Amino acid sequence: MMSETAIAAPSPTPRWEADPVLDVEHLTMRFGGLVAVDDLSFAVGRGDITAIIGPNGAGKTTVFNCITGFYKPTEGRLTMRRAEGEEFLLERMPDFQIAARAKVARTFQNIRLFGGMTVLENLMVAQHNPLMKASYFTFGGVLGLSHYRRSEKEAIGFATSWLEQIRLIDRADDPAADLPYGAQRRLEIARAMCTRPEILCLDEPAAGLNPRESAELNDLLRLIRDEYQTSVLLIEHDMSVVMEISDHVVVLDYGKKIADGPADVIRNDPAVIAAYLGVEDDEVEAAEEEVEEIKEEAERR
Ligand SMILES: Nc1ncnc2c1ncn2[C@@H]1O[C@H](COP(=O)(O)OP(=O)(O)OP(=O)(O)O)[C@@H](O)[C@H]1O
Repeated sequence: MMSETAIAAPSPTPRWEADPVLDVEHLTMRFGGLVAVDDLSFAVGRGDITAIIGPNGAGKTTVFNCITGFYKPTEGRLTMRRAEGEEFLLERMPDFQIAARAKVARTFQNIRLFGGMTVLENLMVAQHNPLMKASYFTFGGVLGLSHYRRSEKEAIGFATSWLEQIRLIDRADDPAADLPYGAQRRLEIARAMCTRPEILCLDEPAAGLNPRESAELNDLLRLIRDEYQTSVLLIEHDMSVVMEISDHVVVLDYGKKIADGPADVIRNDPAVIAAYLGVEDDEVEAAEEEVEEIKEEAERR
């Protein structure tokens, strides 16, 4: 006979706990007397889209700079776990090795393409490391060895497939600087993907995009997660991007973590709403109503 009280099914362990590709533990970054990141711990799930959000100056870019080796953290441990089992302590590695060996790629708040190179060349440069190895550090390329020629053909094929996916194949031979802004953003993401990363870190990828371009960005990030099994870690202010595509959201305020969970839980968290709107605790209710109105307005549009 069935028990009268239904036993609630245990909620599944989130991927960032069950299979983290990156573990950030007790990360602290001080600049003189300023604590930009303060004892921060969170995990990035393998194959998840994880967003770091928070008001201006919360410490988001500093976290990225620590993960990608631009800054050496004052304290803390950053463990990258590659799919084939290798582990890397990123805080001990120089930035070029973080990219080449740990397979962490990034883009910046301001676009950093090689403007004078063609669109295709930007994607070929990103494959420089494997091509250099294939050319036995130049000699094979100069002598035209078949092994090098095959690798070069593969690199062109990979770059071309990315240009098709971001709909820039017709602009392959144009200088990157001639592309419209939204297209440059897509190209920058494709260039980072050409390094075949396991984590792609994107610093405000939707900044300056119009609503149509933002929607295209969402599709591109889903493609990267679903088709390439690449974990995505992004900093973003555009909540339509964050809430629509993120599997996991980490919220910072004054360098500390104030919330961490699935997007649908985070969007209704009073502490997050208060931090975002810069309100005191007793004003949270009014702020929540304001947020509801904004959401309804966005849904109507
Ligand atoms: N190199 C640095 N030297 C001194 N202070 C810094 C440095 N980098 C960042 N900071 C300070 O650390 C704090 C966090 O900055 P950070 O850029 O990480 O915030 P953020 O959340 O990315 O902000 P935003 O959303 O405006 O980009 C800020 O007070 C900033 O002024």
